[in-house]
Amino acid sequence: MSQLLDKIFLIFPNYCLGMSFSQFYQNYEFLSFCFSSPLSKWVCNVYNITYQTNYFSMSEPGVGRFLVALSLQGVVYIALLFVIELQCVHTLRRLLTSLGKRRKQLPLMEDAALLPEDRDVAEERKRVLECQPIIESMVGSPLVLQELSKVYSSGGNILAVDRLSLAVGKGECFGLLGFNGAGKTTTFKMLTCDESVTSGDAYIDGYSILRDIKKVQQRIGYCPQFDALLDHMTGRETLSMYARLRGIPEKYVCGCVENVLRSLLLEPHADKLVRSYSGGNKRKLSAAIALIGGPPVIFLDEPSTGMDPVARRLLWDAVTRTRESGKAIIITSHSMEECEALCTRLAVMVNGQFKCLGSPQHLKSKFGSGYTLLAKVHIEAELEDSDLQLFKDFIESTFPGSQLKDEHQGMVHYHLTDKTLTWAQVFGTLEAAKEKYQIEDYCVSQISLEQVFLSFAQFQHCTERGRK
Ligand SMILES: Nc1ncnc2c1ncn2[C@@H]1O[C@H](COP(=O)(O)OP(=O)(O)OP(=O)(O)O)[C@@H](O)[C@H]1O
Repeated sequence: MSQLLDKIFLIFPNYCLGMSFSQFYQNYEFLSFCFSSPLSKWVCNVYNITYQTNYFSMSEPGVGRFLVALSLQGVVYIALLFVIELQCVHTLRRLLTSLGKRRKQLPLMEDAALLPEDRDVAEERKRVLECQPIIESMVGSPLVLQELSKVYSSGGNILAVDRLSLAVGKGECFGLLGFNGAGKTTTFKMLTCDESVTSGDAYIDGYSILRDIKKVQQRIGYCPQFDALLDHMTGRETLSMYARLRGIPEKYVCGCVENVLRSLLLEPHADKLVRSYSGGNKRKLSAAIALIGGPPVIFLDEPSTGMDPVARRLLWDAVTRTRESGKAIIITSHSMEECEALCTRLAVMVNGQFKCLGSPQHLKSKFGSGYTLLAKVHIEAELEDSDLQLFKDFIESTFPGSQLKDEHQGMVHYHLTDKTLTWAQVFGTLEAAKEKYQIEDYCVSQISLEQVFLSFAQFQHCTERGRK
């Protein structure tokens, strides 16, 4: 048994090293003893004590076989290190699994392809499919997605991202809006090479996320949805480390870190351990990591979640400055206010597909025609219903097609759908009716981005089953 284990353990470097020292010393002691006197030589013969005059002999207690094993291990383990570092196994596994899965996944994507597509989304797709990503990156679009798709196979096939095509230019902040589970984080994970791609490709600064993973990772800043920070480092140490990883020359690291700390109001916490940070401060640090060193493409996954209003505005300023310096930024957020403040273009994602795409103003004009009217009518306690009913009849007859969205304690919320109405007509009518219907206060505004977003809610529920 011990002889068998001795052979098996030869694959462990620490065993070989330990045994080499032990056997070498043992052999030295036996040699010294057996050659010390005729009596000791006789004892060695009687008790069959084996020793080797050549310390490096392959037989026991020579250390030759351990040295040979150690040399072989050196070659094998270095080869293994290269295989791991170059992600050969990952690539091989991806190739094998994609071959196996493709047959199952294609029908799922073909079914989804039957749905009609928004004109702006179709135009973007056409533009992207006709372009050469490498040339496109030189002329000003550091991020190009070409028919990027992801199907999760665990727990049944789920089409999480469905053939996204998009080009994001330098100095552009692109917003990915979507309901929970729409596929935003999966898109980010594929673009940062954290998740495998089922089909399609994406290019960052002209490098493919499938073939040039290392080059892609050198060119991106990523603020993940859940903070991935090292608890035992301070904020300043963390930022210095990322600054060095991004290749900032040593003499500029300190200044660069100070700037980011100051811009996000993290200075008072800079020398505290990350594990003692509050949730909001951890978020600030994650966003700071993504922004430091100004990589050409920056991904921010719900960066302002948990931040107080002051911190949120500081983050917006930092993101805007970074965008204006010519970087491409992709952001996801559930705050419409944030999207309006930051995004030059945005898309609403439903079940892995873009349902609309364009600037915030374009989307509001396209999907939110008409006006929002909020009015507060003074009502007497006993005449509550009749007072309000008179006002509602007036609105519905004056602005045909108006839709009552909400009604509460004399407060009414209408969507005036008539596209031909002008601001002057709406204000004129309400001013004239103010006294007659005892309107205490009213507000007329353009349709908000939130209302545009909500108008896609029906698609999310209709097609949820179709994803599986
Ligand atoms: N590892 C996984 N295995 C299987 N399915 C997954 C996995 N990760 C995500 N999904 C599924 O993929 C779909 C998209 O998920 P994703 O996390 O990308 O959505 P999201 O838009 O980022 O949502 P949220 O706004 O809640 O962050 C969901 O249906 C989700 O259940």
